[in-house]
Amino acid sequence: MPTVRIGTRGSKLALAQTNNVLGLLNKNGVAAESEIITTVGDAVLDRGLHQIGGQGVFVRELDNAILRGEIDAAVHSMKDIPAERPDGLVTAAILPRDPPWDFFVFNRPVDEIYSVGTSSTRRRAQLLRYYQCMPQVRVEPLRGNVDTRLSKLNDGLYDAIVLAEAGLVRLGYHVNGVRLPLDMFVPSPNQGTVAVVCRDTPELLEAFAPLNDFRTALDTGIERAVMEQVGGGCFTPQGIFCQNGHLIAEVLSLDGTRGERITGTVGSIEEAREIGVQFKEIAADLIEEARAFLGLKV
Ligand SMILES: NCc1[nH]cc(CCC(=O)O)c1CC(=O)O
Repeated sequence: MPTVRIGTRGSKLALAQTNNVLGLLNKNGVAAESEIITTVGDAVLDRGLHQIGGQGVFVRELDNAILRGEIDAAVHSMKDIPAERPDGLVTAAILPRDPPWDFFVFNRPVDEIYSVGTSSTRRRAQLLRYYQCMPQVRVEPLRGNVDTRLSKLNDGLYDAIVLAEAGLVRLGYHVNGVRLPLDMFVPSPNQGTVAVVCRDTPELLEAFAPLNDFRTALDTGIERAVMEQVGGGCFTPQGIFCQNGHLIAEVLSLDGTRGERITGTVGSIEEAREIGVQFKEIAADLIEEARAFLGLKV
């Protein structure tokens, strides 16, 4: 097979993820190289993600480059991959999950934390709901890649920030902070997981197949199936997390004062869909409220 061309965003995190995949392919004797593609999500940092097309902005341009044949495959943080996928592309491998936790990074004593930076509506609502032990805390918008966010913290623009531990681990960063408990800070669907997408050809599928981790693929597939039924989207404060079949799904109001959750053991994608349908009923008002407030169409 000719050298596999793998597209990647140019952020350090994207490059670390892609280099890891290149290394794994190399170990299996598959020749592969990477090519950097800049996406709208990387270029526009002064607006919330929900204003520039949602999390999907990071993925769409790489999808198009694959479909145009400029590259064969792309490596993504799986949580950035939107529910709607174009025809002709497949998920060729889901890597073993890295730490799924949100990480609370801070530079000062806990009782001196007044501002916490995050642009995620989920993390904001969870902080407001579960950090009532810190009533002085204001949640302030903060976008950008992991380095941008850490340097704004270090510059004193925030007293603390929240980011995915997986990003820190993949970059080899050791920062002062704590893991936020999974049952309160229920992660985004697929957080902590890297996926490879490619054009649907037998050669490419065969090259990537050994990289797939079946347990992670089922857990993340369950999260995605619940997410697709619930609807929501990145404007909704929602967490969906499944570990070895144990599922927690939660939707909060934007201000964290109200919430609904469902927990259970799930053995199949079909079962996940059924739970998603049930939970959609329960969470419908909260989702509608978030949608109306942020002024978005479905
Ligand atoms: N929202 C951007 C994004 N997409 C994936 C990760 C982290 C890595 C992962 O979850 O796989 C991040 C950064 C963050 O949430 O702090």
